[in-house]
Amino acid sequence: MENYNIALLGCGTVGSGTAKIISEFSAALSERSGKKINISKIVDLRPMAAAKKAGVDISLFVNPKEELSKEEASAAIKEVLADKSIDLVVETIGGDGDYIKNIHESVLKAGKNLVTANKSLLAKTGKSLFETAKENNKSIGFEAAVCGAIPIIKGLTECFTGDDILSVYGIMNGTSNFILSNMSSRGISFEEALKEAQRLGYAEADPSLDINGGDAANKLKILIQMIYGVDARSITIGVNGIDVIKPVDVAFAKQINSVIKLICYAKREGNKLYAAVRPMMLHKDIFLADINGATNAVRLINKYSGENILVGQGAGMEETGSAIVSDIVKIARGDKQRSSIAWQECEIKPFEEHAMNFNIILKSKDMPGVTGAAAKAIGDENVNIFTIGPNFHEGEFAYFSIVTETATLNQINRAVAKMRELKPGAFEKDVKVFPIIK
Ligand SMILES: NC(=O)C1=CN([C@@H]2O[C@H](COP(=O)(O)OP(=O)(O)OC[C@H]3O[C@@H](n4cnc5c(N)ncnc54)[C@H](OP(=O)(O)O)[C@@H]3O)[C@@H](O)[C@H]2O)C=CC1
Ligand SMILES: N[C@@H](CC=O)C(=O)O
Repeated sequence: MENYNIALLGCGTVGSGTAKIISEFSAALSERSGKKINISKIVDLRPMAAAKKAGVDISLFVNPKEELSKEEASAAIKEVLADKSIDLVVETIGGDGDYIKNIHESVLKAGKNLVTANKSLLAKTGKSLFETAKENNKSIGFEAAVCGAIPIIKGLTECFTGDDILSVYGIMNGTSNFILSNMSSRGISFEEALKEAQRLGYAEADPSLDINGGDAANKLKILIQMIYGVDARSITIGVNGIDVIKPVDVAFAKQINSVIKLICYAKREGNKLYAAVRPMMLHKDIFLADINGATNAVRLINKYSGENILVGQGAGMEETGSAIVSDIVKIARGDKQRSSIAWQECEIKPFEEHAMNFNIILKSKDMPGVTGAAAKAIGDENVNIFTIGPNFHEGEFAYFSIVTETATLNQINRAVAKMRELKPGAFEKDVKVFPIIK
């Protein structure tokens, strides 16, 4: 059987999961790909610890000592790129600076296929990297970059090519979903939940990306590029993370039988696309409301086939490793990994112009006329109020929530400005507006 040689750059959480699966599962992988898949070289800053974590022989590491300097690691990577026997390079170092960008380009220019989980770099380089791959007649596998083990990339490029995807939304960051659901189900603090997510290998090296919505936005940009043809480099979307959510918001969500989730959202209307990453309220009857822990879910609404929901683990060592290995098998088999299913390019419009239902959470002085002013301002914007929930009181303040019928964020923002004019000094700065998905 023909050999298919892999090099692994970065053997941390995802890299070691990848190495473990390839070494444990090699017979099945050979049968599935028709080639004997070998890891022939690994580069990591701490070879000894990485070999132990992945359960692979230290001799596979280039310069197999306790610790490598950055210069030694670069020399080791150069050695990999110069090795003509290597067919495919897996990059699981992470980061989106020039260092990693150059590695991606050099891999392709050296005539090797590339598999990566690096969504931040893919979102930043947009179509350009795929153009380099095309020029060099090589493939880029990036299944692991969006929603870990969920086969959304292959789903799109292989299964939904006969359909017109009208909207895509879902839970695409495991860490933030893990934090929100564990705070709610086990009553642990934000900090405790984040620490646990880091220990389990879900969080990014810089966990602020998980919490501030940046990681989720990178994944959404990759999907928008694939489905709607817009180069990820030119996509600007509003991004809000879970760092703003307070217990009172969770309580108001409960009042309308909903939960708060960090949602990546993109909806096409004609050739206009509305997209955002932000915490949204999901009614408990919706399947996605029940997706907890590091599990991710992607919901596609298609013109011809209707609704499809893909669910699975969005992060973790073996979970993400399995997605990397699936790309290796596909590319080793000779299948081209396609970068897109887009058939026309959409124009991204401000999410503020998109009509949805909203839950507005206001904090005000606990005094007469405040709810009336809020209701009047909303009515003046021609927005119908669906319901006003019972208040929560806190000292001299009251929190109250107003659920609207269909409106745009622009209308809601104008109404909030107007209510401040109607009742000067009554409303606190802290206003939250959650889109509702029913
Ligand atoms: N964790 C997850 O669940 C998921 C992660 N991803 C993505 O996968 C990628 C890797 O993430 P993850 O495995 O979690 O990160 P880790 O930090 O666990 O792994 C990165 C590894 O690369 C090593 N490294 C750093 N710099 C170099 C270098 N110059 N040369 C060689 N090795 C180097 C690190 O060594 P050291 O530790 O000594 O710095 C570490 O062992 C990222 O792009 C991430 O966004 C995607 C999906 C899921
Ligand atoms: N940090 C990411 C890892 C996978 O992409 C997450 O938590 O989803």
